[in-house]
Amino acid sequence: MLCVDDDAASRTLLLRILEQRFARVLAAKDGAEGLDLFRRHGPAFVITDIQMPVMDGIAMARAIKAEAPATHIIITTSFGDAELILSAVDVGIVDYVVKPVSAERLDASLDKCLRIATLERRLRLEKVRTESILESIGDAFFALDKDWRFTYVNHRAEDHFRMRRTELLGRGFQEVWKGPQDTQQAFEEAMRSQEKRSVEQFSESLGIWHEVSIFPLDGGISVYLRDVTERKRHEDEIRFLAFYDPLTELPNRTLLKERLASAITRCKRSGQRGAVLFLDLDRFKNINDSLGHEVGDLILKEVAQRLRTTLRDSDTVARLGGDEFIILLEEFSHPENIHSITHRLLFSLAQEIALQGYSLHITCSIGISFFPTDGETVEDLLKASDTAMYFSKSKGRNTYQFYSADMNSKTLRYLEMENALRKSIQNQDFLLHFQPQVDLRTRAVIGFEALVRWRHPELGLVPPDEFIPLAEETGLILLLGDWVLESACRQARAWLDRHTTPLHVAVNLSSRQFWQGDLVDSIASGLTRSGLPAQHLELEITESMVMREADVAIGKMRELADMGVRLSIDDFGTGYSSLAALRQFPIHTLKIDKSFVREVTTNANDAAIAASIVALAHTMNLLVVAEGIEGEEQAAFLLGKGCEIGQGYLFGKPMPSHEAEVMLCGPQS
Ligand SMILES: Nc1nc2c(ncn2[C@@H]2O[C@@H]3COP(=O)(O)O[C@H]4[C@@H](O)[C@H](n5cnc6c(=O)[nH]c(N)nc65)O[C@@H]4COP(=O)(O)O[C@H]3[C@H]2O)c(=O)[nH]1
Repeated sequence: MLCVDDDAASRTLLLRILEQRFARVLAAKDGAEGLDLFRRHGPAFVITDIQMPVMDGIAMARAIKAEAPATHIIITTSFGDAELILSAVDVGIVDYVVKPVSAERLDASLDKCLRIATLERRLRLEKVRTESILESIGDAFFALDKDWRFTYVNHRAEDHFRMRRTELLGRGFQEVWKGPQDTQQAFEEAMRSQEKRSVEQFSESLGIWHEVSIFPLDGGISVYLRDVTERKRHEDEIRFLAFYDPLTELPNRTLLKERLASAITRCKRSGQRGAVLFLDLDRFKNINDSLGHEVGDLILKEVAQRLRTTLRDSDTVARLGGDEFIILLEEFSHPENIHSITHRLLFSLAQEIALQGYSLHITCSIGISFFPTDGETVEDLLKASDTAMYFSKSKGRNTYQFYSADMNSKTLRYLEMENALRKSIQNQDFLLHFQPQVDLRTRAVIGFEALVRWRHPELGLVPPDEFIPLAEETGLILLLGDWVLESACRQARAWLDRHTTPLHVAVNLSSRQFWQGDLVDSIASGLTRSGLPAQHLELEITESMVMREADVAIGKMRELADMGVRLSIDDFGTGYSSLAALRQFPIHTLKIDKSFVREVTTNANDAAIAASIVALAHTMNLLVVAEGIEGEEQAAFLLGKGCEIGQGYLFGKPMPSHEAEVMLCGPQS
């Protein structure tokens, strides 16, 4: 504490009071001496008279405040020195005490002074703390006064503006701000309304997302710029996972549904049409199972890429999951263009995929529905194109089908049949009918063709044309085929045991049985289990079945022929024939298809075809069976052309085994 007074008595009085409260009290007799003591000792409190020689109290106070603004100064003055008091207040004194100074009044003033000092110290501490926080935070922070001038800038803000604090303080905000328009607007609103605002902005130049929080501050504003790039990236990732398939990066089901819904609305408004293509890869499961999921995934990615590049950017290609993709085509004015688009897709996918040393060929089946004609809701349209895709598969794959309303009932029937067929295979609800094959010259029965029938719980006996394709499609044919083969062999064995006729039994093989099952093994075990010698079994295969990969087929056929099994080509003439391949087939018999036999006596073409098949067979040392003979003229004609064996209603319809056995006992046999 420094006490300055030119009057010795007053000084002594003051010192006495002050020394009771302060540990150390310095005394000076005028302003100059006081200032000198102040400079040397730097006391926190000063009490001074105003009117003094050499330097008055106000001049001294001004000098002290200029050097140490935090110093607390009290003046003592005579009553009525109002002007002096006012100028002292301007200098920044804390209080004044009227002379003669009483102990109570001085105590009260000192209390006030100490309270203010404590408060100021606290404020200073608070300020330091706040500043250290503002400096240590990772966010840029700055404050602007009501005239848009910088009043505070932390070091992050320096980085942000790429300017030093000293350059920024006092400078106008508009001179340095280069942010986007809507952030600028938020600043103006906060300044005007003195209410909090916050916006998110992306800074192109820094590649950073900022959350900008603006608070009102003393007529101006304070601003935090928080770097939220990481959070944004995370949000983007979450959004990506919610709307995109991570493997192919195509839109997923959720996003597809959103886009389809808005496409439907747009098309309704514009009166144009859109299309939903449901695309399913053919036999993808086989690839996945045999080559592994890793290769499967690579294929899916490649497929996604091909679909994308085949279509326009504005078209949506989505992955529903598994090997199912959806393509959404919008507002095309010529719906017939869909043909060329679909062909392009099929072509693009059919190109070889070379992966990890494998050369793969992928095909797909596509179902197409149009909106709004085939449905006006997302669900209806997806269902319609799914149904059409299903039909496309049943048409033999690598093709496309347009949805039609009657497909729904067909699909339902198909699904019901599949379930029933599955159950029937477990329960063995099948039986064999046998159709005799006769020597055309003697009419003696020389064998039977075994034809399967399904004993359907509700529909009764179902003919094979109605369920063999389904059994093929679902793979159930492998189980069914084994059952047919073994049952036919057992029946033939039983007839051989009871009759002397040297007969054979002919069994139809389906394409899937031929190519997929362990054909040779299952035939061998069927023969062993039934005890039928191989030469009594004839296997009927079709040309189209074996022409696909003739070389491999010939290998399989040779193995069968080597076992002693007879092979015949069924439906000969109806498919694509390669005489060169036919020559190499180790076959025994050609069967003239019933479509040529039907009008063989009335249609010159059919007659010529039948005659040339017989001639061809003979040059190749093959037997010929004509099937579908219903009348004597047909039989006579074919016999006349040299055909040895006949099959058809004329000689007997397919019949249960006990009826067939009766024929073996008949006069001709
Ligand atoms: N209009 C007429 N038709 C006659 C005449 N004679 C025989 N048919 C019919 O012609 C079909 C001959 O069998 P497919 O050509 O091998 O044709 C068979 C065969 O491809 C297939 N199939 C039958 N059983 C089996 C089997 O066990 N396995 C396999 N994979 N396919 C079978 O189903 C097809 C149809 O068999 P089904 O309905 O039994 O029909 C039989 C038979 O009933 C005739 O004089 N006139």
